[in-house]
This record gives sequence, C-alpha cells and structure tokens, in this order.
Amino acid sequence: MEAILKDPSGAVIGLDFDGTLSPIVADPAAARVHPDAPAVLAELGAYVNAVAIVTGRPVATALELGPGLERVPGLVVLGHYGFERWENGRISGPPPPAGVPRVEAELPLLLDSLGLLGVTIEDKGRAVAVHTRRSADPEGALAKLREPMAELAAKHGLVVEPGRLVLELRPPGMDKGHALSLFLAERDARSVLFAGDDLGDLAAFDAVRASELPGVTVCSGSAEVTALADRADIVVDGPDGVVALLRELTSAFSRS
Ligand SMILES: O=P(O)(O)OC[C@H]1O[C@H](O[C@H]2O[C@H](CO)[C@@H](O)[C@H](O)[C@H]2O)[C@H](O)[C@@H](O)[C@@H]1O
Repeated sequence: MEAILKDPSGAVIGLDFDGTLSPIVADPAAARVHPDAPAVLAELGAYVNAVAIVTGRPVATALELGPGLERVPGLVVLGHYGFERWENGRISGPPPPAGVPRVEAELPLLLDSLGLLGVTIEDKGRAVAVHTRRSADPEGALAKLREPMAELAAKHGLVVEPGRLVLELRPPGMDKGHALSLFLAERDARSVLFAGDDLGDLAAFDAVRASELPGVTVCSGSAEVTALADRADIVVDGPDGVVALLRELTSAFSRS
C-alpha cells in the first residue's frame, strides 16, 4: 500500500463487480452496485493511473446494474473475464463462441434429467451460467451439476468457471489474471491493487504477484468463500468494506 500512497499516478486499481462492488443477492438480475461506489470510483480515478472493473458479467450488464458507472471519468470495464472491454462509451470484443447457444439448447433437458428444481440459467451471450442459489439445496445441486457440466463444456469447446453457487460455461483463453496483466502492461503501471471475492478472482491475485509490482490484494470477505481471504493482504467486510477502503485511500491521497 505504501507504494500506492507515495505514487498514486502509477497505481492501477482493479475491482471485481459481484460480491465486491455489488452485494450478493438471490437473483443475478436484481444485483445493484453499492450506492456509493460510482462517486467513490470517480474521486479515486482523479488520483490514480486507472480504475478498472474486471468482471465475469458482460460489460453491458455490469453497466446496467451499476447506474452511475458510465459517468465515472476514465473508468474501464473488462467484462466476460476480459474478453470484452468498455471504455469511453464503446464496447469491443470477439464474436460469441458457437458452443454457447448449443449448451443453452441442451441445458433444460440436463436440469430435468437431474431433477433439479429452482436451478436457474443465466444467458450471458458469450457464456452461460447455471445458478443454484435459489434451489432448496444449493450446495447439493451444485455437486450434482459439476460432472455433467464439465462434460457439456468439453463437448462444446468451453470451460467451466466455478463461482458462488454458480457454474458458468465460457470460452477458454482468457481469465481475470490475463486480463489484468495485459491492462497493467498497457498502462505502464507502477503499482496495483486488486479486490475480489470469488474463485475467479484468484487468477487476478496471481497476476498481482506475477507482475512483480508493489501490489495489494484485497478480499471482499464472506462466509461463502474463504479461499481468497487466505491469500489476501487485506480482508474487508464485503462491498461495504471495499467501498470504505477505497474512500480511505482517496482521503489519504487528498491529504498528501
Ligand atoms: O466476476 P464477478 O463480477 O464477481 O461476476 C461473477 C458472477 O457473478 C454473478 O453471480 C453472483 O452474483 C449474483 C448476484 O449477487 C448471485 O445471485 C450469484 O449467486 C453469484 O454467483 C453473475 O450472475 C454471474 O454471471 C457472474 O459470472
């Protein structure tokens, strides 16, 4: 943190969306960014090299669920684990993989055959996520789905991305670590902070270490996922804690 405080204009701040900037809720479509986050990111962005949201969501969804984010000056959103990019109002990314609609066509039959009720499918365009949070036995449903979802992914040239009561099938070749590494190089970063809450964020934690830059990893803590807390430099209490930390950082910049 010392390097970031001494030289803010060299710092890249990377932030996950769900569970980090946006509290976890039962329905993925009902998630909303922390109400204070857009203002805090705007203030932070005035001091640092760059603020980037690195998320498994499509960028359009992250912006829709984050009213106010579109107006944060200089904000970059790397969506779909880095396959998509939003900057200055423009979205770029490769075409959606052919395997995704094929998986979507097969999934209802698979869920029926496993007798899973309350399990929901999230069509993400370039990926598809199967959520168990709203089923009667979320962990049990997830366990039943692991093997058949892995087979479905392999059959259609996709990979499984596990998360908080979710298994997502998405194209290979990108993850949050790769996305963050590319972004750090592009911005000639001199330090980095990354905050996340879920298994997909571990790759970004690894990228912070691999960059050999002075780096800080922050876990947005929850009882649901413990793997990140074990690997983080700082653990805060969910999105409230993340926003408070970013606010403290901004205050420290304004004092120096
Ligand atoms: O990379 P992220 O920004 O953390 O996105 C990861 C996945 O987050 C979403 O699912 C999670 O949040 C939901 C809303 O709070 C919650 O209902 C669900 O149980 C969580 O797994 C999102 O729906 C996925 O598409 C993202 O990949």
